[in-house]
Amino acid sequence: MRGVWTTAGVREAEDEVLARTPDGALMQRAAHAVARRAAAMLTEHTGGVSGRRVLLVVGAGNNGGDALWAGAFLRNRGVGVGAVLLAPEKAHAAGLAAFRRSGGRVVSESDVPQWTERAELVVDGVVGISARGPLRPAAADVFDRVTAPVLAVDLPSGVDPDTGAVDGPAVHATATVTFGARKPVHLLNPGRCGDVTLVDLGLPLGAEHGRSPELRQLDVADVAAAWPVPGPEDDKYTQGVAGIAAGSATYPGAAVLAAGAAVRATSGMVRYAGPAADEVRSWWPEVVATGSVADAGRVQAWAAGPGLGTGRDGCDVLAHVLGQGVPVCADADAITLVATRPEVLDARDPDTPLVLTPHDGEFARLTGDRPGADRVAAARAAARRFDAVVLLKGHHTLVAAPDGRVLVNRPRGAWLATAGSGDVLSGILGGLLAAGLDPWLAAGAAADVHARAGEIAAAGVPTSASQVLMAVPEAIRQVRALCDDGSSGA
Ligand SMILES: NC(=O)C1=CN([C@@H]2O[C@H](COP(=O)(O)OP(=O)(O)OC[C@H]3O[C@@H](n4cnc5c(N)ncnc54)[C@H](O)[C@@H]3O)[C@@H](O)[C@H]2O)[C@@H](O)CC1
Ligand SMILES: Nc1ncnc2c1ncn2[C@@H]1O[C@H](COP(=O)(O)OP(=O)(O)O)[C@@H](O)[C@H]1O
Ligand SMILES: [K+]
Repeated sequence: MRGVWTTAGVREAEDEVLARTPDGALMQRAAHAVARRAAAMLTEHTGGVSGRRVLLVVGAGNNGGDALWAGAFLRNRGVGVGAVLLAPEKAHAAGLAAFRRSGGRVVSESDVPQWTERAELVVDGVVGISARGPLRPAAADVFDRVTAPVLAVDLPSGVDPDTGAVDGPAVHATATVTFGARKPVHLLNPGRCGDVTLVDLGLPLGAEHGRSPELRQLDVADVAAAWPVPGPEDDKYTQGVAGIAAGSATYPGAAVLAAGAAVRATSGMVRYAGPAADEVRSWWPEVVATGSVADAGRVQAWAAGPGLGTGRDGCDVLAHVLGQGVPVCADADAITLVATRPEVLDARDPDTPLVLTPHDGEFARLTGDRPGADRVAAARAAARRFDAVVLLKGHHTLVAAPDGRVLVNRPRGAWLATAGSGDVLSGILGGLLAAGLDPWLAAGAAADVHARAGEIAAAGVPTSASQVLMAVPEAIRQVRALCDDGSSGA
């Protein structure tokens, strides 16, 4: 599992290291890595390094200092380097001196168009972890002219380091070199960061240093290790029976998708209870289907809500499953029911896990507000408020636990934005909860396999929820194979 720390945490850890490191040593290490990456990008895009032209865009702080030192290192490799100083009087003094010594040129305002046109690479050293808000006009004007690849120092300027939000002009980087630890922006807005390289600065981060990560991301090995695999002693019951309470006369499809996803994601047994029993049986003969949750038989977890309806009947079904003392994934109409009839939660045994899986609209119904720019904070607050794991859907699915832990899922394209794909996610999650996984991990693993299934089903062209569901076994196979290969970060 990869950890990601907030900028405040990184700064604190950096200060500890700075106090016992010679002046400038960390910056030069950081800058050296930027120069190495810049040289590799020049080679990739132009076939060489010496004689190429690089433009640095330099802000008022240490991020600009990194860029200036990197420029000096590039000069030593025969690169023509110019620097636009956005705040000349505040430019990092030692960096600027080194840059000038190396023969680097400070670019005057009138020369900016010529440099942006001729530069083969642009280094964004405007702001790093002290960034607030979008690019200011002077920096935005420079980047408006840039057509060359951009290498961001630490993070793309103008993008919020802790939320990944973009609220005005911001850099779109081809690649980013970051230092010490990944920051939330790298996970929450990877499209703006491009290819991210992490330079180890030996920062004291981690539980052993009293600094817990702000965000975590599951590695493929975590998903593979969590996914239930039957052992020699197992039978269909010991692996956990998943119950699906979904669908209505109007929406039988949601029941078919959710039940099918549970069947394909896990190997034990799936029960279905509701008005779509005939449809579910005809699609999935292995599902034990009944008309009502009251006579469904024992299950180890329920996935409830898709197509359930938001009237009295749906409410009774939700109250029933919440009262069974087993984990419940409440999705779609079940979320609306929790929002409109909060007393339904009274049926819940407070010790049994609840997972809520809202999209933004359902989140607004549930909490009164849409998630806003800081989705991590929003998901975390909702998890605390409902004492539930909250899986907030979107391009990056977030999974927040009531104790504050947040997982961010790695998106694999946007093909999952198709009707019914959420029903598939509910079914997968129901299966994992029934197998006894920790609900936070279950939600993260389900989101990972769901995203993989979406990518496999689409293979670059539009797909459908049914196809995503059919691709679930292939996604699980991919996870298990990647893990066996030792490609644990994929
Ligand atoms: N502290 C350390 O140990 C290290 C820091 N390093 C670099 O230092 C950076 C942090 O440096 P600083 O804390 O000096 O600050 P930054 O360089 O991130 O920002 C400089 C100043 O820019 C201004 N600013 C904020 N938002 C702005 C915006 N939207 N537009 C224009 N100006 C804005 C602020 O006044 C801020 O203080 C890191 O991101 C990294 O690049 C590296 O050299 C590695 C070591
Ligand atoms: N732009 C996107 N990129 C990646 N995944 C997306 C995107 N939009 C939606 N998804 C995913 O697709 C699923 C949609 O679920 P949901 O909104 O409940 O749809 P439905 O109710 O039609 O099943 C969620 O898992 C969500 O994370
Ligand atoms: K930057």
